[in-house]
Amino acid sequence: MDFDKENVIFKNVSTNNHSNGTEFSSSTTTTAATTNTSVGQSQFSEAVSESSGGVMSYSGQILPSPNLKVYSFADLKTATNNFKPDSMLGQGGFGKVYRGWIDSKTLAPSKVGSGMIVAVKRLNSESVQGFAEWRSEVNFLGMLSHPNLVKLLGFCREDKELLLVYEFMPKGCLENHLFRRGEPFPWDLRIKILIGAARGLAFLHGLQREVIYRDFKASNILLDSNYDAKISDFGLAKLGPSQEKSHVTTRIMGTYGYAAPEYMATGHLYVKSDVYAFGVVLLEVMTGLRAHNPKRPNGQESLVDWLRPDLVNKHRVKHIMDKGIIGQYSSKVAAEMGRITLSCIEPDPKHRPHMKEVVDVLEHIQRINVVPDRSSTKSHVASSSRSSPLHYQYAYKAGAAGAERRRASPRRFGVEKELVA
Ligand SMILES: Nc1ncnc2c1ncn2[C@@H]1O[C@H](COP(=O)(O)OP(=O)(O)OP(=O)(O)O)[C@@H](O)[C@H]1O
Repeated sequence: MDFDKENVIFKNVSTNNHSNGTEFSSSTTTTAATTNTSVGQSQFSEAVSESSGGVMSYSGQILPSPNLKVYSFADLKTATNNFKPDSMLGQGGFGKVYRGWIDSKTLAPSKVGSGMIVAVKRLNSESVQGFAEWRSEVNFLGMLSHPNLVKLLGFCREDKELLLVYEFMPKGCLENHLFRRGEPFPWDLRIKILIGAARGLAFLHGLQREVIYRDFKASNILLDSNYDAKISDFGLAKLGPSQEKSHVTTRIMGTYGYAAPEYMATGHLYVKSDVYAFGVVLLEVMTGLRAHNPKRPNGQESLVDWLRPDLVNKHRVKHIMDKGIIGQYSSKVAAEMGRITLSCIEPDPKHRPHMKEVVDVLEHIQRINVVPDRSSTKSHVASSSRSSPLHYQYAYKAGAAGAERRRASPRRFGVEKELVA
């Protein structure tokens, strides 16, 4: 894929499923000026939009052409006040994210404090994976538009510098709210966020040529000022299998605790692998505990392995719920959450639901949550640890959800060896 400073050249996505990230074959190239890019309908968009079926589901769409601003490195230095450390919003596996400022009409960089705030991700350009992630992000987020996907506004590639400019999500990511110190994150916001994120995934899976997101986790669910969820980070996304195949085979990459067992074992990737990861996030949201925590005692490191047996029994589900939010959800809600979570983390991908069904179930759960008296929350919290089963005694006596709020984010992994189907 060739880019230069003034012009961006998009090449088309191939259907080769045997290399990492979004793949490209050389055919049509289209140039775009430094203002907004203007590219023709690529094979990528054709692949995901062939015939119109599913394209508009949940009010999303495949854009006829990417509408991304091309920035110079100097532009983004200006916008971020020279990447000042105190403007850093966060850091991921492949780079740092800074607060920046641009003109809201022209999207041109502006001085700090004027115009609108954006998030500028500066990728670690030394790593091959950094480039692959950047390219994948530009190609997927440049073409897809949905209320539950974060909006990519522009990008920069100059010498070794690779940057992405996104709409700013003022409430940060779900991970920070779920595992932060202090007040536990309220249940009604948790369920609202889950519904939004589920709609985003359902949109990707409902496209004519499915998109497998591959890295679904709490830190990739960003929140706007209204706590509406938007999925970010398409660095590992893949086009789903072509019609005659059930899966794509790829390198095993992702984040510990979220990756589906079939993917970890074989490298076979299905849309249902995303459903598994969604189930893991459901479990994190229910319990306030991280998907993977090597500091938990033996047998408890993996949240799914540890708590799956409790999801099977509706009477035990309530004991695994985050003790900080007792009184904010009904026991029926806890039982229903247990059921949908269990089905999402089914070992066999065929037995997992489609994301559209998950959306329906979560919307139902949101509707049926009637809680009589929230003022009783505190006394429940105080008494709950005494009534918990033995293996939770460690967790909740020590205030497990609270303790996990002080721990570091899950680690990403990537096995460089490519697996063969
Ligand atoms: N558009 C945005 N608006 C506001 N904050 C953002 C935005 N994008 C990212 N951030 C912040 O920057 C942090 C790092 O984001 P990034 O996508 O680089 O990594 P990550 O998802 O946390 O980790 P990983 O690289 O392992 O996927 C996020 O957790 C979030 O707090």
